Amino acid sequence: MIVMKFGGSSVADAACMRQVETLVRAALPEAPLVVLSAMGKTTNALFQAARTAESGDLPGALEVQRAIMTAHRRAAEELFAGAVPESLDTALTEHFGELELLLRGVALLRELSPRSMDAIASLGERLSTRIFAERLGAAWVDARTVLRTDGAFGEATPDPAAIRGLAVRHLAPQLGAGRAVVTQGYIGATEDGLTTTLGRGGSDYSAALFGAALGATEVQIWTDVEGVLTCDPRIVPEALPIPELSFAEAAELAAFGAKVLHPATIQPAVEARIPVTVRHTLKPQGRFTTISAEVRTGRPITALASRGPVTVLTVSSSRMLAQSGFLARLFEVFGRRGVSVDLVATAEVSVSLTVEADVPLKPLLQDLSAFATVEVSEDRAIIAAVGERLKSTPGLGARLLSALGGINVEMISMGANEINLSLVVRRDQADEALRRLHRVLTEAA
Ligand SMILES: Nc1ncnc2c1ncn2[C@@H]1O[C@H](COP(=O)(O)OP(=O)(O)O)[C@@H](O)[C@H]1O
Ligand SMILES: N[C@@H](CC(=O)OP(=O)(O)O)C(=O)O
Repeated sequence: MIVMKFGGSSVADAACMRQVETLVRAALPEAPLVVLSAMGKTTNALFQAARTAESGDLPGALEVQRAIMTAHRRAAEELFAGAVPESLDTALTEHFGELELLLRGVALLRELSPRSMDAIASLGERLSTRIFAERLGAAWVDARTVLRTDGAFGEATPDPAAIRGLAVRHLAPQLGAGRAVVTQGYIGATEDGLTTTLGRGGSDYSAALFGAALGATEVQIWTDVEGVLTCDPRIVPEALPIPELSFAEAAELAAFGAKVLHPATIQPAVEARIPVTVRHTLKPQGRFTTISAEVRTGRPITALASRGPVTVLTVSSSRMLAQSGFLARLFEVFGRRGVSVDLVATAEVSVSLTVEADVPLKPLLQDLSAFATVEVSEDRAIIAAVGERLKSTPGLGARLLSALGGINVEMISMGANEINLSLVVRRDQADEALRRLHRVLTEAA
């Protein structure tokens, strides 16, 4: 069997869904499990409705709910030429009613817990899959019966062993050559049946988890670009599709901001040795990327990605602590405060490191002040150059740095796996830095 995941842009309206239908029908011999995201920007709209309700503005929240309803009803009407089957009509009405109840509850209490937010957010995927499954005449499976997670609402952690068991029970019997099964990305449930989500963009992750649980021969991520490109095309329009990526390269790119893949996607696929392909829904015959364990070396720099804003902390030992003692105390503070560190560069008496911009700094700085002085630089961005051949290409670092010319590089770090060279620059210079580095990427053979 294969997994075919279609992102929000691929199911944005009736015309898009027709194209998805064509692709799925063509793949029926491969026994596809179709994993869908919410239509277009529905998840954003659901978040907006929930936050509006939380502020006490129920009419405002219900207005957003009506806009969501209209978009889904219109798509259904168009797909069924005005004759929406009664079963679908009933399902949609039930879902809209559930959304309204949830929003009324939030508005009444003026309280929006992550748990309520997940219940509300789950409606996007539940609606899109209802419409599509009906159109395809395929089985519809509620992902919450299979995708078991912990109770960390908003960013739940899946339980692969439980998912395997549940997939064998609820999904496998329905899968087979000649028919498709439709389910949702992004959503799951706890053992007690409470709805959870895997975090924004989490449908890719769902697809990989289902693929691993069912032993898929391929996980296909269908989106609006011809695969993973050498850089974010919104920043570097001349970015090129990458035919082949290693699992390690893909994981680095996703972690460092390449939005096309959810960072966690690769993990279940790596463990199960399942190739992941990234393809363009509107150009199925076009180019695409295959991500697999096998590395066929291409350019020295495979791709660039950037992530920001981040904050750089330069921590200097205020006492004559032995360096080993200093590092131990330093990381103990980050561990205790639950702050994860992305990049680290060490000198004899100081360490520079980056943390997410939204990390509360006050408690951290207070703890560090016991044995160190800290300089804080906010509004920075990490730029990552990723490639399996980085380490074996002499002079590449020098070429990258000289291409940056007047852009000040405040930190440099080579990842331990030696396939990621990361630089920190001011955030307002990050896009220009990417454009200049991309020239080096295309020139370097
Ligand atoms: N390196 C990259 N390669 C391809 N796309 C990228 C890259 N970096 C960022 N993107 C952006 O990711 C988008 C696809 O991801 P996303 O919007 O989440 O799609 P979907 O709705 O299909 O899940 C592309 O339209 C592109 O703008
Ligand atoms: N709908 C969810 C999950 C997701 O993965 O969406 P997309 O495939 O459109 O990035 C979100 O918007 O976060």
